[in-house]
Amino acid sequence: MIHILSLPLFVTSSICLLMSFFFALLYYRLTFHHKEPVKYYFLFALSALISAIFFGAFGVLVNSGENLFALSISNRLTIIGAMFTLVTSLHFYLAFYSYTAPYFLKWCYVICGIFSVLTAVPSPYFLDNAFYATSKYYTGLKYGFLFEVWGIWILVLGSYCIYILVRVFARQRSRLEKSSTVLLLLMANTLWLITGISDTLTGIEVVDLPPLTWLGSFIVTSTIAWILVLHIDGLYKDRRKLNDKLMHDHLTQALSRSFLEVKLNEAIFRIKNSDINRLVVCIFDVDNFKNINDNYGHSSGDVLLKNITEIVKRHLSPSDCVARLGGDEFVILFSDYHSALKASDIVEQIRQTIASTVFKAKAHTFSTTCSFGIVNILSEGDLAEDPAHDILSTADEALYTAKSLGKNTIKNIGYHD
Ligand SMILES: Nc1nc2c(ncn2[C@@H]2O[C@H](COP(=O)(O)OP(=O)(O)OP(=O)(O)O)[C@@H](O)[C@H]2O)c(=O)[nH]1
Repeated sequence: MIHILSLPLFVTSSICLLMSFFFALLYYRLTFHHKEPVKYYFLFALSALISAIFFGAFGVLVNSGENLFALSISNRLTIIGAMFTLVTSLHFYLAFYSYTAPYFLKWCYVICGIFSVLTAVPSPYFLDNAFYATSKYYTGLKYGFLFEVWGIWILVLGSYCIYILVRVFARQRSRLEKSSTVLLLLMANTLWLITGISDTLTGIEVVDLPPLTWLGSFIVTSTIAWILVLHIDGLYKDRRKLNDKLMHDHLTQALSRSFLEVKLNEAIFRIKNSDINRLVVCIFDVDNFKNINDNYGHSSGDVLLKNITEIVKRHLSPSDCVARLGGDEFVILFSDYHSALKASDIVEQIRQTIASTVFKAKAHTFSTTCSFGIVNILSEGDLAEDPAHDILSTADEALYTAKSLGKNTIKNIGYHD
């Protein structure tokens, strides 16, 4: 019959094992597929694996009763696990919070390695096999004087973790950054240290429970996991922001010139690869925009550009889009077959709406008009060698004609008119 107290330990161990697998996979994908090695994912995978062994060993310990062999093995594993959980956590904090790892960090691993060998081999100076009864459980080990040195070593390591976290906490506070996760880590590490000391001093006699450090280790491991999840969220948020910046013109929120090229090339690809061929591209430009800037100020000109974009968007269906080429020049793309059929009517409605709108900016009210050049692509045969560039320059020529015809007008041409 499995001891009820060991169940949370086995559950925690399984969760740690899963987390370790997940982060090892993430590290592998980032390093080998995206050439973007993120060291702390590897550290966390390692730390979670050690924690899984650590918690699993605790579970075995609780169930081992008077089986000296099981007690000895599980207790030795928990000691090794506890030690490496601390040193990998320390390494993680240094890497994640951008502190240069001190030279002695690699020696910490070496010292932990030496203590692990000492832990693995029964000896009267460090850990001997013996029935050493606590109030209820048996540790299966008898501690020698060198074990006290190990206790001091763990104390130093744990204190250094806390020192680094205090520095991170102070740095985040001074920059007015959110510091709740660091605070949680700080508490978990302090708890770990207190429970670790009490376990060491009392031979796990404080309560009739498995060693108390498992609780601290669990909080440390889960908080680190939580920080990494937040970190992944942050990376995606940054990427979305960057995409948004690349896709949209910051003033008008129309599509950017570069994203227009992507959309136009997609539309051209569809024309080449589908039986239903129709694409309408319209370039338009505000008439005498320079006068609006000169008469009402540059910021009024900005407001006008934003309002015109909104008017255009209101007339378009979701499959169409408007992009700003620069200055007061815009492009509308009708790439859906049905909206392309109605493109001329829609552009006429846009022209009329703009011409009849009274725009307001600051204390000024004014009217304006736009000129439009439309080009219709009806078949694959209309596409030149460099179709995107060719379509835009043909639409630009149509716009130029519309301007020369007296402005506030539309020049609609077939591709090879
Ligand atoms: N307010 C504002 N003005 C801009 C911006 N970018 C360019 N401009 C101005 O837009 C004006 C563009 O004028 P043009 O298109 O060359 O000429 P126009 O006065 O519109 O005359 P036509 O095009 O012939 O009707 C210039 O005065 C630029 O300084 C911007 O982001 N905001």
